[in-house]
Amino acid sequence: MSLSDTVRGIVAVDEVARAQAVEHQLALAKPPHALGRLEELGVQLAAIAGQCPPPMPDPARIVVVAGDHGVVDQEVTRWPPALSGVLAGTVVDGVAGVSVLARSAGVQVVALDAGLAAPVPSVPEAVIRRGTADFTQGPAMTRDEATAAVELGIAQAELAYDEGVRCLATGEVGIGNTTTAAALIAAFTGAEAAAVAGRGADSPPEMVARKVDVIARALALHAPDPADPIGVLAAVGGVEQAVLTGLVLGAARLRLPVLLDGVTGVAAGLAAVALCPAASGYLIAAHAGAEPGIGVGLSALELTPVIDLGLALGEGTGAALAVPILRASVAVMTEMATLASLLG
Ligand SMILES: O=C(O)c1ccc[n+]([C@@H]2O[C@H](COP(=O)([O-])O)[C@@H](O)[C@H]2O)c1
Ligand SMILES: Cc1cc2nc[nH]c2cc1C
Repeated sequence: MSLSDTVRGIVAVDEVARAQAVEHQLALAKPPHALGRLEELGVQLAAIAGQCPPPMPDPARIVVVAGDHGVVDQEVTRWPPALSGVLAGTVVDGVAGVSVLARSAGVQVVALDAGLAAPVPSVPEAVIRRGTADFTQGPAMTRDEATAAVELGIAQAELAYDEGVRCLATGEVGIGNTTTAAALIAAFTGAEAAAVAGRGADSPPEMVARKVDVIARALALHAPDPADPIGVLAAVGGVEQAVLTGLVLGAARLRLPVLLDGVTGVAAGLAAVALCPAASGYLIAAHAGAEPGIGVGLSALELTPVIDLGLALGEGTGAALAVPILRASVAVMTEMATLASLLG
C-alpha cells in the first residue's frame, strides 16, 4: 500500500477497549496497580487490538534493515563501513546478538539489505540505494528514495501480517547509523546536537565531539522542517530509518503493536508519528539504552521503555528481550483470578 493510503488507513487505538482493560486490571486478584508497568502494557495491547483481554503478541518478528551511511566520511565511527554487510550476514546465519536473543525468546528475525554499499550474497535485498550520500555535503538521499524506502517498510509490515505475524519490531545494522539516527532525533524534537550524539559502537570522546559538530553542521545546512518528515528523512536520514518508519506505519495500519529498538528505532518512531500522529498509540519502546538520543526521542514520544539493561548494540536486541514481558502482560489479563471470584 502507498504511504498516503497507509496514513489514511491508520485509526487511533481503541479507547473503549483501553477503558475495559483498565477496569479488568482493577478487578484482578491483586492490590490496584500492583503489577506496575505490566498492567500498563496489557492495557496498551488491549487498546491496540481493540479487544480485552488482548491477544498474545505472537508470532513476533524483528525486521533487521541493513544500510550504509555516507556520513562515515566525516570519521564519526571507529568501524570500517564494510562491517555493515558482514553483520547483516551474521543475522542471516543466525549468529548475531539479535539472532541469539530472539531465538531464546521465541521471536522471528528477518534481514533485509535496503541500502548496503555492496551486496552480500546471503542477504535478501530490496535496494533503495547503495549507501547514502554524506549529509554534511548535501541531502543523504532524494525525496523519492525516502518515500520508496518508507513504502518498502510498509510492504514488510504487510508481508509479515500475511504470514501471521502479530507483533513487529525494528532492527538494523549499519556502520555510522547512530550519527544518522541522532541527527533525525534532533531534527524532529528540536534538541541540540550535543543532547543526542552518543558513543554509538564505542566511539572515543573526541569522536563523540566530532559527531556533535557533524550533526550541528548538517542541521544548519539543511534546516530540516519537522512538518515535512519525508524532507527530514531525505536530508539527514538513512535507508534503515526510512524503511523502519514504514514498518511502524504499516504496523499501525494493521493494528499491530510495534517495538522500537535502539536509537534508530526511536528515530523511525518519531518520523512515523510526524507523518501520522494517530500511529503513536501502537508504539512500544523496547528499551532504554546508552545512546542519549533514545531518551530525548522517547520523551518527545511520551514513551516509557519496557526494559533497561544498558544495551548499546542495536540490531533489535532490546526488542527481542521485551517480547516475553509483553507476553507476560497478556497472560496476566487472560489467566489471573479476579478478586470477586475469590471473595464471592
Ligand atoms: O541503536 C543503538 O542504540 C545502537 C547503539 C550502539 C551501536 N549500535 C549499532 O552499531 C552500529 C552503529 O554504530 P556507529 O558507532 O558506527 O554509529 C550499527 O550497526 C548499530 O546497529 C546501535
Ligand atoms: C561488532 C559490532 C557488532 C554490531 N552489531 C550491530 N552493530 C554493530 C557494530 C559492531 C562494531
